[in-house]
Amino acid sequence: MLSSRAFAHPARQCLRKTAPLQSSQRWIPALSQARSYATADKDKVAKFKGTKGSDGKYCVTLIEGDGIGPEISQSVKDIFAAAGAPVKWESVDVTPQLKDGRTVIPDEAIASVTRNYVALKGPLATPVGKGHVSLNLTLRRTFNLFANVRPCKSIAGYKTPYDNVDTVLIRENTEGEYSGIEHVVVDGVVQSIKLITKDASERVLKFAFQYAQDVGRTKVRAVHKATIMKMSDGLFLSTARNVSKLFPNIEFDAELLDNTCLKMVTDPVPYNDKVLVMPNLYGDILSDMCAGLIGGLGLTPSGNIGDECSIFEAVHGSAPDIAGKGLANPTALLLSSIMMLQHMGLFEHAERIQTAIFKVLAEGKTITGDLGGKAKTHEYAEAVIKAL
Ligand SMILES: NC(=O)C1=CN([C@@H]2O[C@H](COP(=O)(O)OP(=O)(O)OC[C@H]3O[C@@H](n4cnc5c(N)ncnc54)[C@H](O)[C@@H]3O)[C@@H](O)[C@H]2O)C=CC1
Ligand SMILES: O=C(O)CCC(=O)C(=O)O
Ligand SMILES: [Mg+2]
Repeated sequence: MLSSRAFAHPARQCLRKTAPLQSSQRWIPALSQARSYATADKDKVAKFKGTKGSDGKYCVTLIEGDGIGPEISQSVKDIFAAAGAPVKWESVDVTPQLKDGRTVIPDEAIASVTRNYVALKGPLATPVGKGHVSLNLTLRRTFNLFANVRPCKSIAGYKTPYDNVDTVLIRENTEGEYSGIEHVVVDGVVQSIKLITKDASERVLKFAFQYAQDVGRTKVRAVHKATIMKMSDGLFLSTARNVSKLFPNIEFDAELLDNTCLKMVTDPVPYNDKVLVMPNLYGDILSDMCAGLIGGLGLTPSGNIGDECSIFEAVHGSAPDIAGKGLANPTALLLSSIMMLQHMGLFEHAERIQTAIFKVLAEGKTITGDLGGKAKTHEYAEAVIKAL
C-alpha cells in the first residue's frame, strides 16, 4: 500500500496561480438527454433523477463509508448545507451481513437507495484474501449499476507534468474480471473466471455512445485485449462494432490496453475528444492511472449509473494510511456530489459549488497535503464555504 507521502504528486511543489475555470464543467448530460439511458417504464423514468419531497428537498441516500469516508462525507454535508442545496441526507449503514453463505447489504440500505433512486457513497474497504466480497461490487450488482463514468480533468492552478487532461472512461461495472468467480481446480491451482456477456457489453456500449453524443465528444474508443482474450474481449469488441453502427455520427475505433497506457502517460491530450469504454478491471486500473496525471486520487469523481438508480462515489478507496487524521482531500467526493447534482438536474447548485471548489484549488492557499498544502480536511471545506 502506498503511503500518502509516496502518493504525493511529483509536481506538488509547482503550484501556480491561474484564473479559476470559467466555463461550466458538466460531466453528466442534461436531464432530458440522459433520460434516453433509462428504462422505458415512464413512472421509473420520472423518478430516476431523485424524488422531491413536499418540503422541496430531494432525499438522497448517504453511505459514509470506511476509513476517510466519514471525514470527507462531513465536508460534503457542510458545503451542501452552506450552499443551500435542496438535499436531505438519509444515512444508511452497509455493514455486510451473511445470508445463506452470501454477503448481502442490509435490507434498510437497499430500501433507502430503492426509495430515493440517488445515493452518494464514501469508500468501502475490502479485505484481502479471505473475508466478505467487495461491498462496492455488491452495491453495483444489487442495483444493476452497469456503467461507471469516470471523468478526469486537469485542475486549473494545480500544475502537473500534464496540461489540459480531459479524459472520460466508461467502465463496464457488473461483470468481467470483477465477477469474483474463483475456485480451486486442484491443490496449488486456482481458476478465476472472467465473465463477459453480450447483453452487459451491449448496454454499457450503448450508454458510452449515447454519453459521447450527449456531451459532445465525437469519438468512442473501446479499450481491450482481444489479442489474448480472444473470446471474452473478442465478444466485447465485436459487440462494440455492432453498437457503433447505431451511432453513425460518432467515430469508433479500438485500442489495446497496454498501448492506451503508454500513450496516455506520454500525452493524454489526444484522448480529450473521446469516450473510452472498456471491461471492468481495465477501467478500474486506467482510472487510477488517469487520476495520477492530474494530481492524484483526491481529485477524481465517478458515477455508477443504472437504469433505475445511481450511486456517486470517488474513484479512490478508504485510504487507511491517512484515515482519522484530517488529512484527506474531500475534492473527489465533492466532485462526485457535483456529478450527482447534475444528474438530478440541479445545475445551478452544482455550478455554484464547483466554482467555489475550483477557486480554492486555483488559489492554492488552503489545499490538503496530497496537493502539497497544509490544510486539514475541514479547513479546506471551510475555505470552499467562504468561496461560495
Ligand atoms: N470504490 C471504493 O470504495 C474503493 C475501495 N477501495 C478499498 O479501499 C481500501 C484501501 O485501498 P488502497 O489500495 O489503499 O487505495 P486508496 O485509494 O484507498 O489509497 C491509495 C493512496 O491514495 C491516497 N488517497 C486516496 N484517497 C485520498 C484522498 N481523498 N485524499 C488524499 N489522499 C488520498 C491514500 O492515502 C493512499 O496513499 C481497500 O480496502 C480497497 O479495497 C479501493 C478503491 C475503491
Ligand atoms: O471494491 C473494492 O475493493 C475496490 C473497488 C475499486 O477499486 C474501484 O471501484 O475502483
Ligand atoms: Mg479502483
